[in-house]
Amino acid sequence: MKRIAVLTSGGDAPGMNAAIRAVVEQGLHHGIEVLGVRFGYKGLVEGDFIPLSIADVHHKVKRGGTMLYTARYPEFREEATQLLAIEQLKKHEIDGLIVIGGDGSFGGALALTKLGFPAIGIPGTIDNDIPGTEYTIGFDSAMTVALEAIDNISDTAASHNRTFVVEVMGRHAGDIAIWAGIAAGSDAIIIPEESYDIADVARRVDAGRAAGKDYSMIVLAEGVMGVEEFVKQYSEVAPHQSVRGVTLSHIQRGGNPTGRDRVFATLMGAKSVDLLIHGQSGIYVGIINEELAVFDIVETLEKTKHKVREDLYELNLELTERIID
Ligand SMILES: Nc1ncnc2c1ncn2[C@@H]1O[C@H](COP(=O)(O)OP(=O)(O)O)[C@@H](O)[C@H]1O
Ligand SMILES: O=P(O)(O)OC[C@H]1O[C@](O)(COP(=O)(O)O)[C@@H](O)[C@@H]1O
Ligand SMILES: [Mg+2]
Repeated sequence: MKRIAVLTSGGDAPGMNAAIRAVVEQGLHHGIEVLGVRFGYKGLVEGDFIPLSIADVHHKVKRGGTMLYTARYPEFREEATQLLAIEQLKKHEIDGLIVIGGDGSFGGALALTKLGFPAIGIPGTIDNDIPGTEYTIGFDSAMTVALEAIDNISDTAASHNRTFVVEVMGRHAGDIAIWAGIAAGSDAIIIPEESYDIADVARRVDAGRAAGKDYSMIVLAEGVMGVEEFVKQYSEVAPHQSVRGVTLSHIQRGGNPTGRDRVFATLMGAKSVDLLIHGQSGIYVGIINEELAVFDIVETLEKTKHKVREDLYELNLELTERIID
């Protein structure tokens, strides 16, 4: 193996740069040249490749975003486009490709694998929605930003004795909502994976107030509905509450990655190079019980679904139910 390439695709996630740095340093350590593909699969198809040196990557480890840029490029779902990408990879004499991205990007890695090109995935998405792995790069940073924002909002919420509904990201996944919600001591967490009764949410909030709370916090995952619509529906069942809605939006994707995101990104970046060197591909790396784990792309993506931490969700219900008793 002489030359490999790395790309980032889909939504950027804090910690992607730490993974890129580990890929480059581990590659160079083993005498392998590493090319960066700019703008994800779009750059792959267009041949937008740059050589990466230690000088390029070493100081990026602490930065959010992705130094390779990223793209959403729906055309990559088509086989004809995927074949163009393989042509580019062959033209540049690249022996293996590392894809850092989310569930969609892994669909691209799966397609390349099925077409016979060696690809390895590294989970990089704030949504934490990749099957198999318990952890994706960027989730911890985004969850921490969301939590800090909710904490800030709670200061003004308490001053006015208000109810706030805070909408957090997670396209189809409730992970950010559950983690930030439970960490903030929220009254209710509304996620796409679990059904809810809006009148029951209002009842819990009222019971919390009756028990002495001076503000109320509802954390809403974007996959359920937008915050404006939720506040509209909620205000109909709780007209006596003073309610405000906030959408945190892309602020959650920015900022320096947490230490946890950088450490796991570094572990997974180095491991993906080791796997390519050992002739392995069609797989992705991940984390289970704080340890590195490896998954078969085809098997895992086609047969497994991402699961949210139901235990945390249930625990929050239990904690807020106790107030009512
Ligand atoms: N089923 C698929 N087959 C091939 N490529 C895909 C597939 N789904 C997504 N992609 C590629 O991955 C990119 C990123 O996917 P997206 O879902 O937007 O973000 P993420 O990878 O972060 O979940 C898409 O724009 C497209 O280029
Ligand atoms: O930045 P965009 O294109 O508006 O996309 C927003 C979406 O991207 C995310 O921030 C990250 O999702 P992906 O990792 O799947 O790209 C989602 O939480 C959100 O729904
Ligand atoms: Mg995704």
